[in-house]
Amino acid sequence: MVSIEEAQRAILKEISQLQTEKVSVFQGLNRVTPEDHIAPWDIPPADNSAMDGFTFGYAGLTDSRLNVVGFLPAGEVRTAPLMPGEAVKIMTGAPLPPCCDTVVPIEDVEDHQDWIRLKAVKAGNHVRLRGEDIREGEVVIPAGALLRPQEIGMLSAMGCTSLAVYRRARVAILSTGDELLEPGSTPTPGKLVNSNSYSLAAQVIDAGGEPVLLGIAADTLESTKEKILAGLNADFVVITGGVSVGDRDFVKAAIESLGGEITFWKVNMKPGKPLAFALLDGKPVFALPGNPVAAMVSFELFVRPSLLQAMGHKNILRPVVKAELREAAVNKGGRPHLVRGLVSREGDRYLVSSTGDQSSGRLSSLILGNGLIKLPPESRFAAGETVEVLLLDRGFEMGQLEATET
Ligand SMILES: Nc1nc2c(c(=O)[nH]1)N[C@H]1C(S)=C(S)[C@@H](COP(=O)(O)OP(=O)(O)OC[C@H]3O[C@@H](n4cnc5c(N)ncnc54)[C@H](O)[C@@H]3O)O[C@H]1N2
Ligand code: MOO
Repeated sequence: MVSIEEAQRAILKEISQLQTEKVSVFQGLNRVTPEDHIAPWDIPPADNSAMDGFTFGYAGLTDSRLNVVGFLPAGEVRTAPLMPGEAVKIMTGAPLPPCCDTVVPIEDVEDHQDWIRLKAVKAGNHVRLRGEDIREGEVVIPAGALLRPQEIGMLSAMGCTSLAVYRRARVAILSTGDELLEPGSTPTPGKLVNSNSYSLAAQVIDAGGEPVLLGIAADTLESTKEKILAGLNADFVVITGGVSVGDRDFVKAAIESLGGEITFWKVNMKPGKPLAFALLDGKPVFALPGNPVAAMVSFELFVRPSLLQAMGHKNILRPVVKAELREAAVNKGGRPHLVRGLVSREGDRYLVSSTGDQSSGRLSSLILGNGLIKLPPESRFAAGETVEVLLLDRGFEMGQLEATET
């Protein structure tokens, strides 16, 4: 049985980057670019006013009175130079006329329409210099960068309308089991509704991939093989259920009889132990356990980092923080236990409590939580002791506007 880290290493070693595709700048959001993006021009392109006010050459000031000889809104240019004693009314963003180097905001002058008196002035003030944001020729967004809204804005400012990004990973998802019905049906005795296909598809979308739902394979070798074959059009295959030691667990046999090579089976963890990873036709195949929590937790640990790596991301693992236990915790078992926990923050301390019953069939234990507490084998912690927690989302660190007293 391999450890979580050994399994992660063995899998990630096999995951190569997908090809790239050209998309509009907008569709690049949350994706990774394989290219350096170099500024084609200075930004801003010229010295310009940072305020609505009046501009002039500071060196030509002899007294606080200046004649206003023009008006310059943003979008227009004045090429005629100013003489000493002259000013131009200028709006924010307009380029400074020749011989001007200083702006005084409207609030700091007495305005007599065709002349002004300066109430306060400082040489060079309120001017944004050419190239102070970005210099022509500079690598502004390096290859491998994740494109956030600010990168989208900068690329647009650099005149870019389309760019190369790594392709989204297409992930075929297969549920297995004669007991499964698709959502929309009411369970009859012995049956239950397939939820794993949808939680896993949502995890794929959340990671930036594209799920391809293959439906449900019946508990036969033939049906399982047929469905897996259909999934090989995708970049990854994720199967759930049928990977344990039951008489009707056909997933491993199906992969092998299709010529796949199982790299490992079983990871030393709870939940998620009976997980297998294989390569079939060069495609990574993840056989995740069927229990709904085990399926989602093993996706988090093994599939999500793989998809991110394939899509060009450098940072592929969720953050791990140290948190104080709100109550005592114990792992009597011999495997590391990833306990679903609810993390909160008080000042600079993280606090965590278990979400209760940890049965891996209990999807509500994930709904109640936002992290996985890592309890080593045969360990015991008192309330207040520190444990490591893998954060599944950081929504708990966001805030609300405090209510006002009425
Ligand atoms: N003798 C042993 N039995 C089991 C072991 C073991 O080591 N020895 N491991 C247990 C563990 S841990 C897990 S996890 C499960 C995994 O088994 P499978 O991957 O073969 O999963 P199934 O038996 O097909 O299903 C388990 C459970 O999950 C429900 N399920 C399955 N698919 C779905 C789905 N798409 N949506 C919702 N629920 C699903 C299924 O009905 C079962 O209740 O094996 C243990 N047994
Ligand atoms: O994967 Mo099983 O659900 O470890 O409990």
